[in-house]
Amino acid sequence: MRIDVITIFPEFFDVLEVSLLGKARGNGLLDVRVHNLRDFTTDRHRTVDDTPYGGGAGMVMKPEPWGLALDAIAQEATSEPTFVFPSPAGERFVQATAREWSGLDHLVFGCGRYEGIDERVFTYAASLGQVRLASLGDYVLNGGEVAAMAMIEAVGRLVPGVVGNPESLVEESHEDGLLEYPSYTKPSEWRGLAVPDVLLSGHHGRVAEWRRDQQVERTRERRPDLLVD
Ligand SMILES: O=C(OCc1ccccc1)c1cn[nH]c1
Repeated sequence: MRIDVITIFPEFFDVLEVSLLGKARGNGLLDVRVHNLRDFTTDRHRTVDDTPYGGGAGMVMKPEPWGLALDAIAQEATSEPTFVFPSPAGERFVQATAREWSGLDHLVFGCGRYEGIDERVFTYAASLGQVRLASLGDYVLNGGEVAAMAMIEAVGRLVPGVVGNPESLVEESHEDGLLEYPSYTKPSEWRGLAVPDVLLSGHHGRVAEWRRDQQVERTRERRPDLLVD
């Protein structure tokens, strides 16, 4: 999978070199390229924002630099990209979204700042590929970089070969619509706290039943919204 990121803070994504995704980049599973939006400006001050038409506080990201950046990426794309713009006004990004996107050939993350990006950029991007405005949750960040990083990790780890043991991707929170069961490891007694006996019983059937019960109980307790059909 190829992933492009357009941002005014390219150094923010240096961390992708060291994380799990760094190895995937090394062995060619993920091809991540970060672009500085300011490299696509034409003025001396490398301006990326301006005042909003219609008035109001804050600044809006100018369309021109975005158009040049999207064109540069689309030109060297070998398959139709999916353009993802993290936004508080986007559709909810959930595990199913990550799974869907992990099968794509080319993702382009456009990181907005300020009050957002000129709306015409999304319209123009739709002439180059699929466009998704995606929200991590109902809160506002200063820019799309943190959200893009989270989405890149959630998607990248599902790309076949990126995570060593694919088994570990199956029993995860939200994969089966329920929260994950509690986990324990040695020692069996720690600071007066014991591991549930069933997990020490070696009785796999009972362990599976206990884990499922824990998933349902925790989901009902913490995320009843996940239980409605
Ligand atoms: O704040 C977010 O995106 C950054 C952003 C993008 C455009 C303008 C302002 C801020 C966000 C919140 N949930 N998911 C994403």
